[in-house]
Amino acid sequence: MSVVLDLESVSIVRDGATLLDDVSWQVREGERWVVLGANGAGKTTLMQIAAAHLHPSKGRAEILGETLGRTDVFELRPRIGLASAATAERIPPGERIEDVVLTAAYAISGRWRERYDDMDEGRAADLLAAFGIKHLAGRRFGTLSEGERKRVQLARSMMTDPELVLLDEPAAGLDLGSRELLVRDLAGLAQDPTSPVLVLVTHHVEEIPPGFTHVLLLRDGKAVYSGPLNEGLTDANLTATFDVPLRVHHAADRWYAVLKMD
Ligand SMILES: Nc1ncnc2c1ncn2[C@@H]1O[C@H](COP(=O)(O)OP(=O)(O)OP(=O)(O)O)[C@@H](O)[C@H]1O
Repeated sequence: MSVVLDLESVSIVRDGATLLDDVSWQVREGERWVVLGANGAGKTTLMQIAAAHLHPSKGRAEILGETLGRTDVFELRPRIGLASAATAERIPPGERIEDVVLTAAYAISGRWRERYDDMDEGRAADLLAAFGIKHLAGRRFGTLSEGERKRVQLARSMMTDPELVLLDEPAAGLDLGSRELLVRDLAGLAQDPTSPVLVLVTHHVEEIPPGFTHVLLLRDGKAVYSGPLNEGLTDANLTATFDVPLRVHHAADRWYAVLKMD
C-alpha cells in the first residue's frame, strides 16, 4: 500500500515554543486516522503540515509523494481536502453555500470572477445532496446553524476529489443529535473503499466513527502512540495523552472514555 503522508522526525518551533517535537507519522492508502489529544497538544499544527500550509522547522514531510520544501504547494494543495475552524473563518458570511463548495475548485473562499464549468456546478450540487444539505441551496453561509456549516465544510473539503481529506474537529460545537448524524455520515465515508484517505482530529473518543482504523495520540507536541486503533486506545495510552486517569470502553463499534474513580 502506498504512503500518503510520511512525516519523519518533524518539529515545529514558533516564537521559541516547540509546537511539535520530533513527530514521525506514516499514513497509507485506504487508512482512516483519528488524531486525538488535549487542547494545545499540536493537532491543528500537525494538520497544517499535512495540508501543506506549514513547513517543518526540522525533519521531513512528504505528502502524496511530494516533499515539502521541494514542491510547488499550490499544485499540491488542491489534492488535499481540509475543513477546519480556520478555513471556516475565511468563508464570507454572505457567500451562498453552493459557492462555498464550488470555490474549493480554485482553493479560494469567496466567489469572484472565476469560471466554473457544468461539471464543477454538478459536483458541488451532488456534494450538497450527499451531505444532506441540498435543501439549503441558496442560503448564505453566515445564516446557517453550526451543524449545517460543518456539513457545508465537509462537502467543500471533497470538492476537488482529493486524495487526502483532513477534518479538524468537524464535530466541535454540535449538539448530541447533530454529532451523531455527523458520526454516522463519517462512518459511511470511512467504510466506502472509494473514499480518500481520511484524517479526523478530535478531543473525544465518542466522536470516532466506526470504520476508522488508526489513531495518533498527541501530547505536548509529541506522539504518545501511532498505529491501529484497537491496539492504541487503551486506558494507559489515553491516560498518558490527557494526563488524567481514564478508563476506555469499546462497544458496538463505538468508543467511550470516563475518569477512573477507583
Ligand atoms: N505562533 C505561536 N507561538 C507560540 N505558540 C504557539 C503559536 N501558535 C500556536 N502555539 C501554541 O502551540 C500549541 C499547539 O497548538 P495547536 O493549535 O496545534 O493545538 P491543538 O492540539 O490543535 O489544540 P486545540 O485542541 O485547543 O485546538 C498551543 O499551546 C498553542 O498555544
